[in-house]
Parts: sequence; structure tokens; C-alpha cells
Amino acid sequence: MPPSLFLVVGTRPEAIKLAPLAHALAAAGLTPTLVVTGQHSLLDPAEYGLGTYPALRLHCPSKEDPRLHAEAVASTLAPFLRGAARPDLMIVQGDTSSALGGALAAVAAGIPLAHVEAGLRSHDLALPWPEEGNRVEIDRLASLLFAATEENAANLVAEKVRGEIHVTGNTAVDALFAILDDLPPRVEGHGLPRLLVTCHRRENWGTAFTPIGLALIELAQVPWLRIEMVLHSNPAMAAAARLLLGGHPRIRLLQPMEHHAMVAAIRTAHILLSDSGGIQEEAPALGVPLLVLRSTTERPEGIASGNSLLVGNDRYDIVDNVRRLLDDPSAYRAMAVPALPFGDGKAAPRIAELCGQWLARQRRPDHALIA
Ligand SMILES: CC(=O)N[C@@H]1[C@@H](OP(=O)(O)OP(=O)(O)OC[C@H]2O[C@@H](n3ccc(=O)[nH]c3=O)[C@H](O)[C@@H]2O)O[C@H](CO)[C@@H](O)[C@@H]1O
Repeated sequence: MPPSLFLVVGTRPEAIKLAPLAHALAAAGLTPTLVVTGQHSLLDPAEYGLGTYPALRLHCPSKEDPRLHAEAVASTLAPFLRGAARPDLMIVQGDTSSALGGALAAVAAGIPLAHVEAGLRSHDLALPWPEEGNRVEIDRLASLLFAATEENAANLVAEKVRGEIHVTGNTAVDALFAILDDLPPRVEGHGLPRLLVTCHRRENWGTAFTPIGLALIELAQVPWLRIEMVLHSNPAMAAAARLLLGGHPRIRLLQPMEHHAMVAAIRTAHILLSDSGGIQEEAPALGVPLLVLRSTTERPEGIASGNSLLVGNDRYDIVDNVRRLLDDPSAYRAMAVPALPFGDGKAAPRIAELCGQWLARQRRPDHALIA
């Protein structure tokens, strides 16, 4: 009987980042069962190539209080962790309340926990909230920690986590490369330069979005610059964007896109303006300069590689930095050199192999002596 693994998926980024791992686990004879929490209620695993995996649906939509959502996920999942269906390993990704809920349920049931994308730290529990606290708590509970970078691993060592730390790269790069293999070659000089914008983080909700919107309206005065904002499924963010930017003749508001289309849009953008975690990982690999709409980031590697720059959500900082990249070719070129600070695109098979080895050790009669 092969080991049983549960893979917790609640949101779009988790589906994107766990799809490569699901395939790598299946190739290793460890086909996982998806725990689809329902945090993003419209999430369809099939859209991310996960449609053929067995799935446990919890129907736990996100809640205003993310801790209550995590606890709802944990309590709904608990009955499935007893008896014959009990998994040998629970795998969560990143920092959502679904990931935390899966972690809490696993530990309560005495089931070993693995954390993919472990060790990311902004070192500020308030920014981003609740993700930083979620990550710290999950890492404290995990037996296996898959850190994307050496810096992530160093954070875990500093916190003296009890689990096994492995540096694997981020599966976001695996997912990106899989899409690029399917896309036609990039065509240079594809029309007027495009500023592609996404914004969904809690710290940019409501009135906090206003300076960002005003910056876009000011930048829209550049006659040869096209501006496109991809709306997020979060209704609060979409409403704020529509209120300020809806109907603007030179700013296009686009509906959320399927991942292949989004990667194609990112790849042909001249400049990216985003608060997204995943786009901070994709932009360097694609060599598209990224201005990060945050005052801090748990992904400093993209800043260090020169591909990304923190601009916060100050109207004037945003305008000045976009204009600098538009007007100074050498400043632009310095940020447009492709780099892989978040891994080589082979994280998923590494993680799958490490899970297989770890599970085999747990099954050997003398493993208690090895630990
Ligand atoms: C604090 C923080 O940073 N937390 C992050 C958050 O994820 P995020 O910030 O990356 O979330 P999004 O920006 O929504 O997703 C981005 C992905 O979605 C693709 N995309 C985008 C727009 C679209 O229309 N269609 C798409 O396909 C895009 O190319 C990219 O791959 O939670 C994750 C899970 O815990 C964490 O791992 C991650 O740390």
C-alpha cells in the first residue's frame, strides 16, 4: 500500500504552486489527494491541471477573520484524518489561512506536516498580515520544511525550527517554465510599451488603493504608454479599482486571467507594478522589471538580483520610479536581465523525492533510532 499524502489547496497561488508538485509526486508513485478548502470558492483544480487527482472538498469559503477561517478548515478536515483514510503526510504551501488550517488539523491528528515555500519572512508580523504570522506558525509545526532559497533556510535555522530543512527552489518557477514551454516564442517590439498592474494585498485595500490609482491616472498622461490593470477576484479590490479607474479612456481594467494568459501578459509587459508574491517570483525569470507596491517583502532575493524594487503605495514614488524606467534606458536595462533568484524550475521533483525518502524512513522498523 503506497503512502497517502494530502495536498491542501485553497487559493489560486496554491493551485499554481502545488500543481507541479502533485505531478512530481504522482510520477514518484505518491499520487496525492487534494484537500480543496473552498477559500476561493470558485477555484477549479482542473484549471490548473489538477482535475484528475482525487479531491476532498471542504466547502470552507474565506472569512473576514482569517484565523476563524483557518480554524474552520481545521475542524472540517479533522474527521477525514481518522481511521483508514488517515494520510501519512499533510503538505501545505505558502501562507494562506487554508495552509494554516491544514497544518493545525495535521498536528491535532498527529499527522506529520510538510511546508512548501517555508521560511519566507518579512520580519514584520503586521506586514503582511496575516500571512507572516501564518508562515511562522506553520514552520514551527512542520516536520519537513522546503525552503525556496538559502535565505529562507537561514530564517528557519535562526528560529530553531524542529523539522528537517531542505533548500529546493520555489515551485512557482517550475509552473512558469511549464507554461513557457507551451507559449509561442516572445515577439520583440510588440506595440507601445505596456504598464501591467495587479494589486490585491490587504494593505492596499479600500482608501489605501487611492494613491496607487492616482499614480496610474497621472501616468496615463504619457501618450505612448498603455496601462492595463488585471483585477483580482477579491471583490473589495476590484470595487476600489473600478471606482477610481473605471471608464478611464487610457487605463484598461481586465478581468482575472487564466495562468497561461497571465504569463503571456507578464512576458510582453514593459514594466510590472504589483504587490503579488508570485509575480515577484515570475518577473525575474522573465526579465521584466517589477516595481513592488509594498513597503516590505518576504522575497528580498528579487530586490538583491536587481529585478525588483520596492516602491510602496506612495503616489509620487510610484510615478517617479515608472518614469525613471521609461526615461532612462540604462536604468531599465539593469532591471531587465533575466535571473533565477527563486530557483531553477526543478523544485517539484526535488520535493517529491525528499518526501518519498522521508516516508520510507518512517516506515523502516528502526526509524525511531535514526531520527
Ligand atoms: C504575502 C504573499 O505574498 N503571499 C502570496 C500569496 O499569493 P500571491 O500574492 O502570489 O497571490 P496572487 O497575486 O493572487 O497570485 C499570483 C499568481 O497568480 C497568477 N495570476 C495573477 C493574476 C491573474 O489574473 N491570473 C493569474 O494566473 C500570477 O501569474 C502568479 O503566478 O499567497 C500564496 C499562497 O499562500 C503565497 O505563496 C504567496 O506568498
